Amino acid sequence: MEAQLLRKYFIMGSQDCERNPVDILTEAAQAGVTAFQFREKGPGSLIGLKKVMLGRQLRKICYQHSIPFIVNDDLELAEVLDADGIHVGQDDVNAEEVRARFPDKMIGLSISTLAELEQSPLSVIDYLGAGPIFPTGTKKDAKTPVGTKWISQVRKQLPHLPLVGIGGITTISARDVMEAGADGVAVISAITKASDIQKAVNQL
Ligand SMILES: Cc1ncc(COP(=O)(O)OP(=O)(O)O)c(N)n1
Ligand SMILES: Cc1nc(C(=O)O)sc1CCOP(=O)(O)O
Ligand SMILES: [Mg+2]
Repeated sequence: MEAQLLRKYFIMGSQDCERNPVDILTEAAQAGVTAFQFREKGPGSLIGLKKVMLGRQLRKICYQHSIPFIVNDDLELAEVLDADGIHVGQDDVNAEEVRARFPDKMIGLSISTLAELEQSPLSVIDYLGAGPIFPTGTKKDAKTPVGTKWISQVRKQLPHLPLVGIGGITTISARDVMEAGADGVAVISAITKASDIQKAVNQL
């Protein structure tokens, strides 16, 4: 995959939104986010048919704007929505199983420690999500923040694997994450909570 696609990676589910998620993604897409992850998860999130129906609407927006549509965790949903990719963490389905099921989809994997990095099947994945870089209020079970140093460490070990930082990244701190060697920043609240989404995406 092209690392440039990770540059402004927007993640969202309805639980993150104080207004219609369709409007939020439309504004973010128009403003220039480069990838989108549908992460319908945590308190207040939709399940079943409602989750699928929202996913269909969001998938369509990504299609219309030529933005890769990535599904978090849920392989069935990725199939149903014809997603471009899937993001899995250390406690999710093993990336090798994901690759066996989806030979052509983009696969992202979360890593927070050197041990995780060493044990990960890097040959089957397309990019790494490294974090949480900073404290985040969005994911209640987030690990201890690892700082931008983690980005520099991973980049040193893997100069060519596409790498995105995640966790507590703001329009101000995004620069530090990029300067540490990331190809992009993955954000939820920096966009969903922005009063002006176009401005926030431009600043990122
Ligand atoms: C780009 C990106 N990086 C990391 C994560 C976190 O994945 P995970 O650790 O599986 O946690 P959940 O998001 O599933 O709660 C991500 N989703 N995206
Ligand atoms: C979904 C997610 N994963 C994380 C990780 O560290 O793996 S942090 C996180 C939440 C990111 O939201 P915000 O940009 O609002 O901090
Ligand atoms: Mg996960």
